[in-house]
This record gives sequence, structure tokens and C-alpha cells, in this order.
Amino acid sequence: MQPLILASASPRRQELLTLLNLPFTTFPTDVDETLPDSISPIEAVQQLAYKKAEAALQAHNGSIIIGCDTIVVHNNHILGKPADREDALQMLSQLSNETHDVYTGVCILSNQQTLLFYERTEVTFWELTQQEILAYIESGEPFDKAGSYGIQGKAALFVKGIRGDYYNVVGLPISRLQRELSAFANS
Ligand SMILES: Cc1cn([C@H]2C[C@H](O)[C@@H](COP(=O)(O)OP(=O)(O)OP(=O)(O)O)O2)c(=O)[nH]c1=O
Repeated sequence: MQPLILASASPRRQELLTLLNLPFTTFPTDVDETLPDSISPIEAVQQLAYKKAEAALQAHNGSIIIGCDTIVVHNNHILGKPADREDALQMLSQLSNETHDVYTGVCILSNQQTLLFYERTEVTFWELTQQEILAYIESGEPFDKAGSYGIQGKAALFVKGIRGDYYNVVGLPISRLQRELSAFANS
């Protein structure tokens, strides 16, 4: 197989990809993640995953690249990473006592082929008090995460229920990726 490269700075994605038992290296990209207002969540995550993979392929011709993007969607609003504490407070208050969707788009890209897919996971939060939200923001955990929370961290305590792949929420739908990657390598 051609060299495998994960186009990501996320340590969580890196850790999850090791589950496949395949040698890989990482190449973080710095693409502009601004989205047009009218874009759907499915288009948004796949478009950004493709952008990240494409940027990495330019630097690693001949490799197989994996690019990913994760967003939170509540009431048709796309929530990315919070800009500041105020933004995190607003997002977490919005998610309290509600169900939202987490979408991760994945792009597998080589010089010859492009494969795009996405996974959606439904997450329901308990009702959160202002005090709980402020303490969570104080922990610093929200700032590099879509929707201002990490299900794998202290925000585990916010989660009443989940439907779909847990690892998709963390940023990499690893079981689907394994299947898509072997289809990609065999086609
Ligand atoms: C909802 C949620 C998101 N996240 C993370 C996954 C992603 O890393 C991040 C969303 O930002 P992304 O832009 O998808 O990824 P990133 O900037 O961290 O890494 P890169 O672009 O280099 O691949 O939010 C969690 O870790 N836990 C969660 O529960």
C-alpha cells in the first residue's frame, strides 16, 4: 500500500487511527475553515475534509491521505469551535436539555481516487446549570472542540444518551473508516 497520512493536528484522531494497526504519519494542515451561510452540514464536513486532504496531498504526492472534519448541529445551526468563553457559554446553554447531531466528514484521497463519506451521531444532553457550564469552561476543555465540548472528557457527565458511533463524536468514525479504506485500497 502507498504511504498513509492523516491530515490532522488532532491527537484524538491520531490515537483512534492507531486502532487500524497500519503504519501512518500525520501532517497537520492549515486550511481556511470558513463556511458559506447556506451550506448543509453534510456538504460542510465533506468539503472541509476534502480541503484538508487536498492540502496534505500537495505536500505528499503518491500517498493515501485521510482528512476529517467534525461539526455540531443544533436546530439547523452549525456549531464549530468556540471563538471565546462567551461563545462557549452560548453554545453549551443552547445544547442544554436538547438533542443535537454531530457530523464527521472523512475524505480518503490519492492522486488517482477520491472517496468521501460522513457519519451522523445523535447526542442528548441533560439540563445543565449555569454553574456547571461555567465550571466546564474554566477547565479549558471546550476551546479546541466543535460545539464547545468533548464527550471523551469532563463533558461525559452532560450526556444523557447517544445514538450512533461514539467515535464519530470524538472526531473519527473509525469502524466505518476501516471498511471504506479497505474498499479504497482494493479498487
Ligand atoms: C463534539 C466533539 C468534538 N471534538 C473535537 C473533534 C475535532 O478535533 C474538533 C473539531 O475540529 P476539526 O476542525 O474537525 O478538527 P481539528 O481542528 O481538531 O483537527 P484537524 O483539522 O487538524 O484534523 O472537535 C471532540 O474531541 N469531542 C467531542 O465530543
